Amino acid sequence: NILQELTGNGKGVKGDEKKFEISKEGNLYYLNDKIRKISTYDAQNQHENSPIISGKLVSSKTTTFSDPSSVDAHAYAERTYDFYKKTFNRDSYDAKSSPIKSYIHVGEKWNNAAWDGEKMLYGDGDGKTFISLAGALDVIAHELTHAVTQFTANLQYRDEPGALNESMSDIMGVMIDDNDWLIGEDVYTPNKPGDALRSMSNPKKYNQPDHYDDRYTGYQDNGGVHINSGINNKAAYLIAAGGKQSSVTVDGIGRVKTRAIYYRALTEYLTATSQFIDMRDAAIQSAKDLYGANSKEVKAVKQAYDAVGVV
Ligand SMILES: Cc1cccc(C(=O)O)c1OC(=O)C1CC1
Ligand SMILES: [Zn+2]
Repeated sequence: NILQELTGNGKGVKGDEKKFEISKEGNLYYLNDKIRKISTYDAQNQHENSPIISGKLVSSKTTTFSDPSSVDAHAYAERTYDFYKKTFNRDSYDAKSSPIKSYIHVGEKWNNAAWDGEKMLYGDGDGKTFISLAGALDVIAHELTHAVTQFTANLQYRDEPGALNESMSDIMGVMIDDNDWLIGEDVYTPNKPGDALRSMSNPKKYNQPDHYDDRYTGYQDNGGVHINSGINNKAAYLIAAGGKQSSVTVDGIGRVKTRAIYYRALTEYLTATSQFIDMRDAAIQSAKDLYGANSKEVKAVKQAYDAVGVV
């Protein structure tokens, strides 16, 4: 690449040392990765609903950056960009190498993270429910996947399409983190080790359904987008890891094939109003495209959606 690489370093939210791409302008260094077009801003506690969240590009007098939230937001955005490029040959969230902007210190003790349609927002947490939400790779991959979804299937953010939108973000979140089936565990309840915001292997542990017959049909949470995502999350877990549920046994096919199936379903078959049944069909068709009509991968997908009651 014609750009001269410049490496910055700093400690993340969990105190771990990280390295990342920065740029120098004048006598200051900035969290601006000109190779991947990733830049990280400090929202300086502006309210998350303020119409235009402005921010100050994070800078430092040296190549060492001292704000742990900025270090993780920047480094994990690079990790997520690289994952999509290497795994799916996707260049940024819109596949057109659009710039990725992250804002940290959004709101006051905001227990939230979001993709607001054009940028990523991270709260600092209140120190009890969450610590800085930029401190978890699966959170950042979750948020950036909302952007991928917006530029592909564009699943509506309510009811069943919304639960699928949420599930896609959880699936890619655990796939990039690649060593567990938990969501947000690194930044959730610092005083309660070992718990998580959600579990894909056991959604019920955190009050999500794992079967379609137990879906939430009320109006909270945009029609339960963070509740019913547990149903599709369990299906994805079963496809990858295998297992038994509602007297259906699934022979797992592994994480690599599973994420390939879901990425293809998201980018080739799902639409803004896809329901759970359409997710089943899209995953089956994607597995057929990738592995053949009578493959064990197709069988695993059918078994998994049978097991979660989407038939
Ligand atoms: C913490 C939080 C609250 C509300 C919405 C989201 C959201 O992005 O849907 C959210 O972030 C997550 O779910 C990330 C994965 C842990
Ligand atoms: Zn989400």
